[in-house]
Parts: sequence; C-alpha cells; structure tokens
Amino acid sequence: MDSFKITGGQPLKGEVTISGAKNAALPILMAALLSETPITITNVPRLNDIDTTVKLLSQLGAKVEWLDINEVVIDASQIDHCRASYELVKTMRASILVLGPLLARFGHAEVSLPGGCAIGARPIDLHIHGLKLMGAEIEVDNGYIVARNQGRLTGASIFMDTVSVTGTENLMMAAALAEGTTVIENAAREPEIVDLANCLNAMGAKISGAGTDTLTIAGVSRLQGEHYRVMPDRIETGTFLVAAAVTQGQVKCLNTDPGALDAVLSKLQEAGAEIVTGEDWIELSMHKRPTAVNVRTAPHPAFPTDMQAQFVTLNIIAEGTATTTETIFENRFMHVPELQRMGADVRLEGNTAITTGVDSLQGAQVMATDLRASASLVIAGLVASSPTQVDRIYHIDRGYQHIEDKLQALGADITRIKGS
Ligand SMILES: CC(=O)N[C@H]1[C@@H](OP(=O)(O)OP(=O)(O)OC[C@H]2O[C@@H](n3ccc(=O)[nH]c3=O)[C@H](O)[C@@H]2O)O[C@H](CO)[C@@H](O)[C@@H]1O
Ligand SMILES: C=C(OP(=O)(O)O)C(=O)O
Repeated sequence: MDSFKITGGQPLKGEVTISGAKNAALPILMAALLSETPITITNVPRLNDIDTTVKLLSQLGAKVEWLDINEVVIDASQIDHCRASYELVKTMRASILVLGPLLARFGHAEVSLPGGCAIGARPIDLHIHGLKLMGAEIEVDNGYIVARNQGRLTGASIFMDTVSVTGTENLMMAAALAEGTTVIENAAREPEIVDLANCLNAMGAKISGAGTDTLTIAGVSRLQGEHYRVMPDRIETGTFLVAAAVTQGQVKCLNTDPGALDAVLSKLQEAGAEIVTGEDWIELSMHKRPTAVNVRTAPHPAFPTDMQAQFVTLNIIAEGTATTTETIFENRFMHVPELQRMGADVRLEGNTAITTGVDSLQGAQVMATDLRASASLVIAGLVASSPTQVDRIYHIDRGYQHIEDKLQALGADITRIKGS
C-alpha cells in the first residue's frame, strides 16, 4: 500500500487546475446504461473510483473506450449481465447506482448490498422504497438486492424521508425511463444532482426541478447517447483552498465553479481568507493565521460533509476555539485521533469536534481511514513542523486525481512512497 511523505512548512502558491467532479462523473457514467447508443463523457477525473466504475460497466457488457485521459465513450447498447458483484461494490459504494438504470432498461438488476462503511452504516432503504413505489419487486438474496419488474417501471409519487444524494440519483435515473410521471419530494439539491439531470435531459429525458427539493420526471421510452461534460469538482476545489488557507498561501483554482461553493467560501472568508472569484476560477490569499470557525454539515446548500475533515484541520491550527458538527454521517471523525497524534487539541462530544488551535503541529506517521479524512491528514502534514507519513492513501486515490503532483506544483514537499 502506498504512503505519502510530507515535509511541511511551505505556503502553497500558484495555480491548480481542478478535475471533473467524482460525485457527478460516477452517476453520469452509470446513466450510460440507460442509453441505447454510445455516450461520450468529457472532463472525467482519472481516479480509482472511475476505474472501478469502468470495470463494473465492462462486466455488465458495456464497451468502454478512452479517447483521451479524461474523455470516455460508453456503449451500453448490448448488456449481457445485470449483476454488480460484492468485489466491486465493497470497494465503491456508488456501485449501487447501477440499480435504477438496469431495472428501468432491462427489468432486472442484482446488486450486492454494500454493508457498512468507515464513515457510517449508510443504508440504502430509500433507494429500494422508491423503486418499489415504481412497481419493482425487490428482495434480498444471499447478500444481494434482487430487483425485477414486468415491462416498464411506473411513474410514482415519492417522498424521501431523508435527503439522499445517490438515492435521488438512482430514482431519477429509473424514473427517466418509466411509464408516466414521477415526483420526488425532499430530493437532494446538490450541484451533482443538477449535473446528472442536465446530462439525462441532453439524452432525451424530461426532468424539471433539479436543484430544488422537488423533482418532476416525465418518463420517456428511450434515451440516446450524447456528448456531455462533467461539472468541476467542488470538493477538490475546497480541499485546495483549505490547504492554501492553512499554509497561509495564495492559490488560484482554475476550471471550477464558485457558485457551487457558497457555504465553503463564506467559512473561508470568516476564517480570514481573501477570496476573489471569476466565472470559472477562485483565488484565495491568506496573510495571517486563520481564525477558528464553527461548522455544521447539512445537505446542500448548507456546508458539505465532504469538507468537514478539511475544516477540522483548519481549526486545529487556527486562532481560537471552534465546534465542527457532523449531522450527515454518524462516524465521520476518524481523522480526529490521527490529528491528536500530530499534537492537535481536539476532543469529540457526540457529533461535534471541539478544537482549540495550536501554534504548530508535529509530524507523525498517521493512517488514512476514508477519502476526506486522508485529505485532512495531508493538509495537516503541509503545516507540521517535522515530516509526516500518511499511510493507506488508496483512500485518497479514490477521489483525487494526482493530488501529490498538483500539490508539488504549488510548492509542497510531498512524495509518494510505493508500497507492496
Ligand atoms: C458518490 C456520492 O455522491 N457520494 C456522496 C453522497 O453519498 P450518499 O449518496 O451515499 O449519501 P446520502 O446522501 O445517501 O446519505 C445521507 C444520509 O442519508 C442516509 N440514508 C441514505 C440513503 C438511504 O437509503 N437511507 C439513509 O438513511 C445516510 O445514512 C446518511 O446519513 O452524498 C454524501 C452526502 O452529501 C456525500 O458525503 C458523498 O460523498
Ligand atoms: C464519502 C465520499 O464518497 P463515497 O460516497 O463514494 O464514499 C466522498 O466523496 O467524500
């Protein structure tokens, strides 16, 4: 397993080009299963999760061809299997996103139950409930969700008890090919939902309300391939901006969307950062030690849970005491004990991390436990007074394209140590 070796102390300076959004690219690649003709997708980030998705689509029988590093054509005209195996689902929970498309187009899908995950239990009951309302028969057999329906799914009125991003995406994709109209209430409003809806509409779907809490989907009988560009990754952008703020640097993120980051940018300004934005760029300058900021995660447009760990790192070196409260996942503080090992003054009370900023962190050998926890440890390493080793970085490779190359280009001293 690979590790990162980081020697901190340099303020990050320069420009970084942001990749396409993992959490938009994943459902959009899965949406290719709905199409009878090939779809070309650009601005696809090259990450382990994308490789897993491509493997999954290929196993189902789709033909996948990379035209360029970030451009892929998926031809799902011939699908010969409708089963997503445990081996793939356990490495990437988003594999559940094949359920809606396979069921809608072929009337049959088998997907391994994902099981628990480092950040929480993450059930999928809302996906199943919504599909059942559309007429599917669903049972669990030997650890697999087995879903069937005769003919097309039927449009339904669905109220989601909890706001779920992939739940909304799965139901939206299923409803796109259903007979009749589906209304999803209490839908997720994340920008990635809007991106998926835009892609589906370009393929011929009739979806309105994306970005609000009510989606209306008038089902159509077929969808066709298109050429679609994935939105920029707002979480990668936020991660580089926090790294710039923590190291008191100056970083311009290119190829991004400031409009998708309101809550994060406002917290960075509260922490003392100067932020200038253009149509597709954000520049952050930090001229002093950050001020600690209280953060509370909640569904979009509130502060994203995927930026929580990075802000804990900001708070542990900031001036003052702050609370960081996690309301989405019940166990998303695995970075806290690792940060304590680097000298952070942080304690957990229920779903809140209480931090009092320290003047400097010490380097240590720390272990990444999930994707964003890994990012928080890398950022901590960038300001530590002695070298840091972050182990198990396969987590970070799931969601960041060449993070060490991008950080090196900004002046960071970070190298990958190849493991066995
Ligand atoms: C691939 C992808 O896009 N992943 C994102 C997606 O994950 P994901 O879509 O898995 O997260 P959800 O939005 O579904 O989870 C939100 C909450 O709803 C609960 N829940 C969800 C589904 C369900 O059927 N029942 C249920 O109770 C979850 O346990 C969690 O407490 O949104 C999360 C919340 O913004 C992000 O952290 C992830 O990065
Ligand atoms: C939690 C995340 O991803 P996933 O839902 O794929 O685990 C994330 O992107 O931070």
